[in-house]
This record gives sequence, structure tokens and C-alpha cells, in this order.
Amino acid sequence: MNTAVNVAVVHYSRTGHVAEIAREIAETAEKAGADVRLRPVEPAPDGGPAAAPDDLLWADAVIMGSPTRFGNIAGELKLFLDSLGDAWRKGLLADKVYSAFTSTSSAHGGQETTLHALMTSFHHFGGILVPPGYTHPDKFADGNPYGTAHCTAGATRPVDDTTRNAARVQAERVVRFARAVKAVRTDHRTGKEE
Ligand SMILES: Cc1cc2nc3c(=O)[nH]c(=O)nc-3n(C[C@H](O)[C@H](O)[C@H](O)COP(=O)(O)O)c2cc1C
Repeated sequence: MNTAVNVAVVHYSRTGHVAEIAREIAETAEKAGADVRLRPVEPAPDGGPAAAPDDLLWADAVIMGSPTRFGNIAGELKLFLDSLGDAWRKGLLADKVYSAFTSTSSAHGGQETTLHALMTSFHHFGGILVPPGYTHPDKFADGNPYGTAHCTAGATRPVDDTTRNAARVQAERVVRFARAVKAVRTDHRTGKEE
């Protein structure tokens, strides 16, 4: 089965770590055959487009990333989430695959709570959650079954192979399940298969 799928990689990053993981995820999803929109929630320094609700409507899978802030997501990403009320009300965010990633300064500095905070919204959307789990040997190296999570160790540790490998595992898995979900998705409003 090689259904065409659209993947939106939506993220916020202030000092570049989350953006670096987002790029790895986007490249991997592209290599896996997906059409990809890599979208920061604020306009990128290179003038590229910022994320818009339409990117989620377009997507079959959404992979969303935020730095951890006091064990929670960054306010900038929350503002984007809060712009989705209209799309949510119309049922347009449902039945898509969702997955999350993050970066912290300290080990166990709130990675899992941040990933869960993102997933809370995904539940409200009626999303199909696809976490990486321990489904690949590389996941035993990065050790986070909830999503790719980097630790910058006080901004001394750039995104490394362990994190990149985890990002690749997650992106490949999301594309695979996005294809499967797309094949059975129904239009929420009509109840008919899309
Ligand atoms: C207001 C604020 C709160 C933060 N809270 C945490 C935290 O709870 N745990 C942690 O490990 N790092 C925390 N950090 C550090 C960021 O998570 C870290 O710098 C981030 O992973 C970098 O991501 P970025 O380079 O994509 O911006 C915080 C940073 C800021 C500015």
C-alpha cells in the first residue's frame, strides 16, 4: 500500500533544537514518500510561511513539537492550538494521525509531561495517536516511548545522532500509519468514506 499522504510538521523553537528535530522529521517523512509542510508557528527567519489552520486541514498526519517550559508546552505553540477552535468545531481535525516531540534543558526536565500536554489536545481533536513506543532498537537508545525528546544539557548538547535516529523512527512510523488511517477515514460531516 503506497497511498499518497500529507504530513504537517508544526513546531515552535526559540533556540533551534526543536527546529532541528522538526527538519529531521520532515526530511524523513519526505524520504518515506509523504508530501510535507514544515511549519514553525511564527514566521521563519528565512521568510518561509508560518503554520496556519489550513496546514492541519491539508494534513493526513500532524507531528507537533515544542520546547518544554515548566513541564508544559511553549505559549507560542499554545496560541496556535487556540486558533484551531473553528476547525475543531467543524470536525476537521479528527481522524488524522498525531504525534509529538520536544526538547528540554535538563534530563527528565518535563519531557513526558510536555508530550502528554500536546496529546491532550490531540484527544480533543479526535486524533489517532501514533507514539513511537519501543518499536525499534533506536528507541532503547533515546528511551522515550512518548515521542522524540532531546536534552540540551543547558544548551551544551546539540541535537545528536541518538535524537536524530529517534526522530527518524517516529517520522517513518507516522507516515506508515497515516497511510493506513487515510484508507479508512470517513468524512465526519457526511459519515461517508473520503
Ligand atoms: C520559560 C522557560 C521555561 C523552561 N522550562 C524548562 C523545564 O521545565 N525543563 C527543562 O528541562 N527546560 C526548560 N526550559 C529550557 C528549554 O526547554 C530549552 O531551552 C529548550 O529545549 C530549547 O528548545 P529550542 O532550542 O527549540 O528553543 C525552559 C526555558 C524557558 C525559556
